[in-house]
Amino acid sequence: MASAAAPTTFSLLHSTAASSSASSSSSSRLHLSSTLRVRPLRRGLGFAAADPLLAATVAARVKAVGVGKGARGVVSMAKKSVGDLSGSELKGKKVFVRADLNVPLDDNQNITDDTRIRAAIPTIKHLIQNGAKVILSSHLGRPKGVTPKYSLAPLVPRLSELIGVQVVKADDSIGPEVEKLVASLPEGGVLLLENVRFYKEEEKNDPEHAKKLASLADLYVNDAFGTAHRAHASTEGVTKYLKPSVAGFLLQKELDYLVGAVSSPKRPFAAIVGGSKVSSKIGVIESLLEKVDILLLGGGMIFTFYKAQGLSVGSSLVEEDKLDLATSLLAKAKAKGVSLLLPSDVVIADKFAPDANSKVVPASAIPDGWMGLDIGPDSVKTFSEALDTTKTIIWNGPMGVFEFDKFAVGTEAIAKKLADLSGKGVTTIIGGGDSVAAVEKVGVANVMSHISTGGGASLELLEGKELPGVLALDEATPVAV
Ligand SMILES: Nc1ncnc2c1ncn2[C@@H]1O[C@H](COP(=O)(O)OP(=O)(O)OP(=O)(O)O)[C@@H](O)[C@H]1O
Ligand SMILES: O=C(O)[C@H](O)COP(=O)(O)O
Repeated sequence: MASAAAPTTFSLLHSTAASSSASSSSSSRLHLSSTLRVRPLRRGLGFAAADPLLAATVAARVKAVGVGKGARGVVSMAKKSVGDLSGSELKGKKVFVRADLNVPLDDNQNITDDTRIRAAIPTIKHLIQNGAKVILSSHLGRPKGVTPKYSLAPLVPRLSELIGVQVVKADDSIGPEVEKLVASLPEGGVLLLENVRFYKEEEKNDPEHAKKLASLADLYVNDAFGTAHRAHASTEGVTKYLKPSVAGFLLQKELDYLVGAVSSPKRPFAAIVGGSKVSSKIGVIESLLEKVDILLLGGGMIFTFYKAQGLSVGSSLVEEDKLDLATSLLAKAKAKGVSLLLPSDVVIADKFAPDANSKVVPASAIPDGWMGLDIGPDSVKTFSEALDTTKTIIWNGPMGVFEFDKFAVGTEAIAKKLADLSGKGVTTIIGGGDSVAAVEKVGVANVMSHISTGGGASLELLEGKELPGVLALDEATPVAV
């Protein structure tokens, strides 16, 4: 454990050996297609197989086809995409599209953020332009049984406007009335089913229920990235009864960035991890330590790291049972040659409130009775300088309590920095949840390379977990190389 006088910026610069190993691994990733005979498919979801995170997602598939690192010939680890289906495979076909239209609604049932609806449109438009009959489904919220305030009805006007076709709304997601509406659906028509979570069988992934949903259609497209970490009837169960079962364009794009770009990044590659607690980000930090060159930590979790280093943290958020973990993460970063930066100064408050008194202090000088709620200006400067050296950045979790304007400065500064670097050709990926909200608040969402539509799903992917909604989809046709 470091003494109280230890520097509060924990920076472990690469050793020569570490740097050279990072660059050689980078170059082997860049040339993966030729060296390992694994290549992304033209329109499928193919990624480099040598990477641990990717391996976690596709290992089972690699095993299944009996090829892997160093194998010659054919390797397919890609999922079939809706773009891989021919016009004749779509024309006149009833296509069950699972989207994540779980958008926020205000008390008057107005949509307050339509990002997820807009993100679902390319797949729907592609299908109707090819003469398919679209049976669109989604959940909204976490209803327990039929709950009118969680009906998908308020989404119909915006969906119709964005698709350019009047969407028909069913009052149920299965049953004779729905079957009648499906039967009368014209080519290029869109039928929106009612909230699939009105049935408890949905979340239980009940096979009989999945069969009923599947019986409505001829084939399946999963574009619900935000729900791909759930093995539910409409995300996983239906794939057993509908062939082909393929990925939509949004799902494909999310995987391209959150698996593809993170597995084979342009280097130097930095991750920024913030948010409230280290316990909720352990998996992400450990997984990212395997692949990044620079790791910047912010948010409430930094105080557990400070305390682990022997610093006093006042009444800041600390997870006492995670002090050893924080110490071991710092050691792991050092062992891996990752440059890990903790903020050198913080904005402290005398209470957890938007109108709290505040001041900036070095991270080593947080007085009793005060709590850190944001990173300070020196930290923003140091973080910005570190980010200036990078070519790929992934960000998950805010730098402070950005919901309070007074403590949103650090988060907003990082958002602006990423926007600036994005304009200079750096790949910037925002991993979902509150970091996306922060980027949107600053108004720079449109300049980032990728903004994930999934909170929990993006976190699980970054942790290297398999997403059942993705695993269940058909493999793309193997490509000989
Ligand atoms: N210094 C701090 N003290 C207490 N809470 C903090 C601090 N810094 C950030 N937070 C809080 O952390 C929360 C976000 O943490 P979280 O881990 O949920 O981030 P996220 O991963 O971006 O979001 P999500 O979980 O929705 O994907 C915010 O509500 C923010 O107010
Ligand atoms: O908002 C989300 O993260 C997704 O829509 C998934 O919702 P859930 O956490 O209720 O499954």
